[in-house]
Amino acid sequence: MVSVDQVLSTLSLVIDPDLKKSIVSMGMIKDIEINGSELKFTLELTTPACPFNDEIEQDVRKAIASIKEVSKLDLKVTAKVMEGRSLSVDQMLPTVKNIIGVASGKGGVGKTTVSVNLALALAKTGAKVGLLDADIYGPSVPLMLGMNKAAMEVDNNKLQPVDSHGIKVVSFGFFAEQAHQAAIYRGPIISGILKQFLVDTNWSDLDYLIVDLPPGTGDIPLTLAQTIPITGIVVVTTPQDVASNIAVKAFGMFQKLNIPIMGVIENMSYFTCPKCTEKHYIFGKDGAKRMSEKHELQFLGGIPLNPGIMEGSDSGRPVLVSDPNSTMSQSFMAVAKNVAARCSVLASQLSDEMKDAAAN
Ligand SMILES: Nc1ncnc2c1ncn2[C@@H]1O[C@H](COP(=O)(O)OP(=O)(O)OP(=O)(O)O)[C@@H](O)[C@H]1O
Repeated sequence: MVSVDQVLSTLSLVIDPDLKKSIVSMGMIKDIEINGSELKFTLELTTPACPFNDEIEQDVRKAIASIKEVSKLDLKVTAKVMEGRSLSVDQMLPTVKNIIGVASGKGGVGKTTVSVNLALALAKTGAKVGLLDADIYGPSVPLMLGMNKAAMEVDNNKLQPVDSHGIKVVSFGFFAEQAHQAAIYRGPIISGILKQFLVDTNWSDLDYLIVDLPPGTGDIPLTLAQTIPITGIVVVTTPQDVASNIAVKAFGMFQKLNIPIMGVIENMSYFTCPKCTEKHYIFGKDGAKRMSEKHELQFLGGIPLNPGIMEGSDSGRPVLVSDPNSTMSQSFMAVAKNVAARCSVLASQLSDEMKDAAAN
């Protein structure tokens, strides 16, 4: 009969392609049961959005198939999102495993469109997701999610996020009166509002909190970076070199603050002609990819240009809701999986650092 040790040593040869670590050392193998030649266990992945889910499962099945004493495998695959921020030291938001800021160098590159669809895509994989619209000067999340009439309630001195398509949303746009005056608010007031949205909201348990930041490097990104430990920042850009160069400045600030740059998302990468189905690189090809390589950042994927996305955004039906099987939605799903994978890598590094600190 096969032993637990034999199972674990066979499975320890399976390496997570992202984390570059053995799935056994990452604690992904749980609840092993052996009954004669029948083997049962759970493979617990680091995120339901892992782009390598299938590959890891296949590798596990192959490894077990090499054990001649096992005639039948009952494999359950689950996922538990890892903590990409040190919850043990963060008393302010201890139920949110990962906070991801979405930044851009300049306005109008599609940062909010990406934030909304990234949040929806992560939720679609089964993760618990929140979306904080931190663009206090021009909150457009309510419009994009068709929540213009939504209002946030306060319960036990905590703001209650509003549910939309399975994600929990907080936006300054829900305070219609104040939102009109936002343009006249100055640094300290704006920082105070953001802190309240982060900390005085009843987010409950979240795997990922996406924070849609205003463009540039003003008070809000700075407040986010300085208020609370965050997992990292993703930078949205368009293929034009000019936009990419501005993006470089944006992430330079985060790097100075020791905030990891998780990678770069290119929006409006190309347009597919509906008649000839050929891809047209209207703003140039691979601008963001080249920028990522130059600055040793991860390229998290490209989103095509599609006039339908504008109509969907204006009518409150994001593409992931209105047309979940479209190429557009698939590209958002692919980007979301890469973002989740980066979170797992950062979480694994954090866990190593904490272990090292505890050992010293
Ligand atoms: N891939 C795309 N294809 C077509 N239109 C897009 C795409 N991405 C965004 N848009 C449109 O571009 C406009 C700007 O997008 P969005 O508001 O997301 O940008 P932003 O960077 O958040 O802007 P701001 O700096 O004003 O906050 C919107 O009308 C949106 O619908």
